[in-house]
Amino acid sequence: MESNYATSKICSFKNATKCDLALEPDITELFAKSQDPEELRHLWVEWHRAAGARARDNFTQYVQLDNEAAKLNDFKDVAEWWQAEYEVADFEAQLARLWEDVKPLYQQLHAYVRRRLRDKYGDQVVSQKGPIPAHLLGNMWAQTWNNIESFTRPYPDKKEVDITQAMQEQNYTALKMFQMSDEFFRSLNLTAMPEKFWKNSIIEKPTDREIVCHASAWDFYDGEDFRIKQCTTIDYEYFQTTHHEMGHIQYFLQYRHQPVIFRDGANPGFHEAVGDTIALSVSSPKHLRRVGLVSGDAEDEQTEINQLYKMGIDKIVFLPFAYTLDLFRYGVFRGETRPEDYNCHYWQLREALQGVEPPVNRTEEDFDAAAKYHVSADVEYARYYVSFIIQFQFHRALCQLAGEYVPEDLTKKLVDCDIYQSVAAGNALANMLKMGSSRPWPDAMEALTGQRAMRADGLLEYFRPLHDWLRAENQRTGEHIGWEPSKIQYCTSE
Ligand SMILES: O=C(CCC(O)(O)[C@H](Cc1ccccc1)NC(=O)c1ccccc1)N[C@@H](Cc1c[nH]c2ccccc12)C(=O)O
Ligand SMILES: [Zn+2]
Repeated sequence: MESNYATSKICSFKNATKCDLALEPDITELFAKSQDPEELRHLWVEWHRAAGARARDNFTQYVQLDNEAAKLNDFKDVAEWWQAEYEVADFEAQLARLWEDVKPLYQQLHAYVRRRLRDKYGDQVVSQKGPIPAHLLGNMWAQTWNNIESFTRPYPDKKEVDITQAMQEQNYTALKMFQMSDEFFRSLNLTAMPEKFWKNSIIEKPTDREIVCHASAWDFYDGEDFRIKQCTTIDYEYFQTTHHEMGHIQYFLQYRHQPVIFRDGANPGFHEAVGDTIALSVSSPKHLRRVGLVSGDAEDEQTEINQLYKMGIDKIVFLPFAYTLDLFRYGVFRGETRPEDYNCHYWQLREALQGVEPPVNRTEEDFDAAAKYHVSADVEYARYYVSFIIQFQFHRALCQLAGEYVPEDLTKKLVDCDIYQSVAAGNALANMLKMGSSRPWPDAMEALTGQRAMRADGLLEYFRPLHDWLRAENQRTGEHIGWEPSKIQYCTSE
């Protein structure tokens, strides 16, 4: 399945004889740039056929085999095996509670984006009250909506902050992105990338062979060999991904003195949150100005709403996507979802939680879940849902330590925080990372944030001004909040 995903190719919409388009970089770039619903639909359908439908039989077999492995490890099924990593009895209940906390904010953002897409594509393509067609959101899985920011942001007349364009104009290279990330970590008094890292990593897509392009970070458990493999392209998304992967490497470096058994994240979400927490500082206007990716100051209310919107279509919209992916797979591993219901249940969850619908009717010939890397590669996904919650708890604690955030002080707001060069913040982060998985994760969380539980309060505090703005704006335009059932057919049986 992983090899099928990594080598799948589809034909171009504009040139039916050009059939060598790979997901990275070709389809990803087309999907990010195209504003032609027909081309986007073509790319969506062809990719879901090649990487999704084609994996259905292997996936069905993998479920049986992986559940057998789970039982041999004294678990009921793979769902229980995956959840054991979080060491709390009510993990799924906690995920559900976190979703209830964030859902109102998501529904406001969803309603606003649906209106802006309807303004652009018309109400024959985007309905007033229904789910949003998934192929119009700038990302193959609609997991982050950054690529539609340019024509949906709240205040379009405010100066456009196009990081991708600035990076390309300044001739950024993959190596420069890695060196900048390494320098950020060193500015916090964290550990520099060792010499083997620079020698052994693969940071650009090779031209002589096919590799798994999906980014990954590797610990060779010898205390000196650590590597990243990614097919970097010069754009904002890979700027984020580079910090994400470097966060994994920094965690490896910080716990390399632990016994091997403890050289892991406090829980899988912690490992995913390190790089993204740093990236929250890097993507702040203050830091982007510091490194020359954004010019001018323009610190006014409208610019701040645009900035929070840009962060929100990355971080808020990701949560229902991540939640759906593993709610679906928990049901599959438990046998609640049979193979003949795979695609129907997948889309029922995506419509119910994310308020999106497929661009065309689906049948059980399709298997759209496997069109996402982690499903084809047997990688658990709840870790990212946890990460997108706790990274705001980490960010708030680090910002306070850096003197960058003072509650109730309007000159020290969370959205403006950049912990760059704060040794106090870096030392606190290092002390948590050094524990690895040697302590229960509530102890690690408490060491850095004073809290012992996952809570949405950090995220909700960060986005509060955006939430207020969205409620007022949706009220002003009389937007329907939430979505009515989809008219697309994707459950052939019932
Ligand atoms: O999948 C990734 C990055 C890949 C990974 O670094 O998480 C990688 C996935 C993987 C796991 C197992 C085998 C092969 C790939 N995880 C690691 O490399 C990793 C390293 C150490 C410990 C655990 C995982 N990001 C997610 C979503 C995401 C979270 N933060 C982001 C920031 C920018 C862009 C995307 C994301 C995605 O693309 O859907
Ligand atoms: Zn990761």
